[in-house]
Amino acid sequence: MASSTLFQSSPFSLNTNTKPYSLPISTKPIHFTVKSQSQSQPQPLTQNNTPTPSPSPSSKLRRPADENIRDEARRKNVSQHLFSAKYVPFNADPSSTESYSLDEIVYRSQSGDLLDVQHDLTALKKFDGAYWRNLFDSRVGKTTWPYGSGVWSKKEWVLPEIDDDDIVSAFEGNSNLFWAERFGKQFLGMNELWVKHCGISHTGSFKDLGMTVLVSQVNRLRKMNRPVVGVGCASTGDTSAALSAYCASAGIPSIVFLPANRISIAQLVQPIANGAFVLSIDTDFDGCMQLIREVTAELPIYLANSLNSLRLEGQKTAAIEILQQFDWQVPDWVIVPGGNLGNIYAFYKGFQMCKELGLVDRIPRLVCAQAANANPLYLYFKSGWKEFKPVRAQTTFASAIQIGDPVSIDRAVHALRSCNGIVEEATEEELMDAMAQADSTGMFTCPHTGVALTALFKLRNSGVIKPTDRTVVVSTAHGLKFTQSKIEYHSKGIKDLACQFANPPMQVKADFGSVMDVLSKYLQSKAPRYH
Ligand SMILES: Cc1ncc(COP(=O)(O)O)c(C=O)c1O
Ligand SMILES: N[C@@H](CCOP(=O)(O)O)C(=O)O
Repeated sequence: MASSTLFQSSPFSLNTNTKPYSLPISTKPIHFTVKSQSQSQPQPLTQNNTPTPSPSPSSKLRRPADENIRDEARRKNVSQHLFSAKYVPFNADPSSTESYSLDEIVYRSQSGDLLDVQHDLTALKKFDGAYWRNLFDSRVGKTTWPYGSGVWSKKEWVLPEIDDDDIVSAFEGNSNLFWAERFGKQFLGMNELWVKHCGISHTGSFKDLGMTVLVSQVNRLRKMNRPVVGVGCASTGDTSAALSAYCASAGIPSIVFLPANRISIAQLVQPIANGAFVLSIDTDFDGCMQLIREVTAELPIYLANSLNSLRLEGQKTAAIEILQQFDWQVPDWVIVPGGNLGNIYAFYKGFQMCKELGLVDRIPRLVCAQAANANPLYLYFKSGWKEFKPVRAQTTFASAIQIGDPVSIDRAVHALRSCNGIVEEATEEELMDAMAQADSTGMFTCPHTGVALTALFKLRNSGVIKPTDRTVVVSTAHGLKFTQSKIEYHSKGIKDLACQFANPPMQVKADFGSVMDVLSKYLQSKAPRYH
């Protein structure tokens, strides 16, 4: 990308030109079996089966001074398993009996397919929709361990059997569902446009939601003396930031494979600061992903990418949270930017569970938005789901979704087909303009959110999304992680882009007259016109 003349770009870069690894490849998944431990968990059932949330919001009595929130959770825990979950092959034939305990280290089914975490829905259905709504609502905004987290406030639906003590959480989730009033009205003629700010979070992206689950499970496995020395991922910048933060918090080594010179400086510095072992590899994300899969098949490094279905259990809570924030009313559309394609499935799964368990009576239509420079799902959708071909992803300002061979392609297709979903794409100009327009109405969005907003523009223009449709755009990362792209845009320093919404700073001489001149011109241009 062109560098700016108005702003100094940082000279910080990390390109160690590391030689690619060439370890022998094992295609067999590693399976370890452990006996299931008796874990404690809150007991939500009351004698008369009334929906009294448990644990009840703490009484007015303060905790003893020498007790912290973990100790308190331990004291209040009732040791009884009501709910459980296991790995099963994704979309398996109903006759399949293949399944694995979540305490096994397994990422693929026997036939090499993706896995899914399957909950015991029969047990969950013993409680009605009102019960779950009340339970989840009762936990929002508290500091009770671990329910103060937006993810763990849905613990029974996430990792029901984990001991509260093993949970590694930064009280992630509960992110703002922002009413984009001015953006919606001014640019789209919409009254009900909402932005789910998943990027306003601990490490600045939605990845925290899945990572708290994965690292908690690793914490549990390590306490069981399982052979997990470290946790590793390939990343376009956000997964690595989340992984390294949660691992650092639990004292677990993290290893991250980054495509050299393809992620933002702000993202790069996150794992460095959190003490991860950072490999900058001279390949793209898909190359890093291939390498981490090979490495984790050989070494005692647990795989943290969303190929590992545990991650999606945390990510799906963003969907539940959206319903909760609308007081359990269902929006018409939810638009999600897609790269490795775990998240679009996670959203579908969260909505679908709410429907199946009676919290709502329908699910929204999902839109997955891709950068035109990295659009394998879009091409597949356009072919009428006939033929999937990975692509070589080209450079895009939406660098976190520069992915050509998404691991969760099958999950994404299942999700989109099941909800009559749509796939859209955004060119570089479209996504940067949309990001700038959103910012001009008071947001500070990332380029990936620009991709999702472009999809919204296109679907509004074609009339697919109606002006009255309640629509949620998922903002996946914090804009502060992508300031360089904004600097280039507002400097009009991008080749082949008009940057029509650029707002560069004006250079003014340090004298009163010059300042007054530019200010009076500016005020005239902004004065309300009276007819
Ligand atoms: C900021 C951001 N947005 C969107 C995505 C896409 O999510 P997914 O890979 O689950 O499709 C990613 C990661 O890929 C991301 O980091
Ligand atoms: N955008 C991601 C890409 C990897 O996705 P994952 O969900 O499979 O970990 C990143 O930030 O690394």
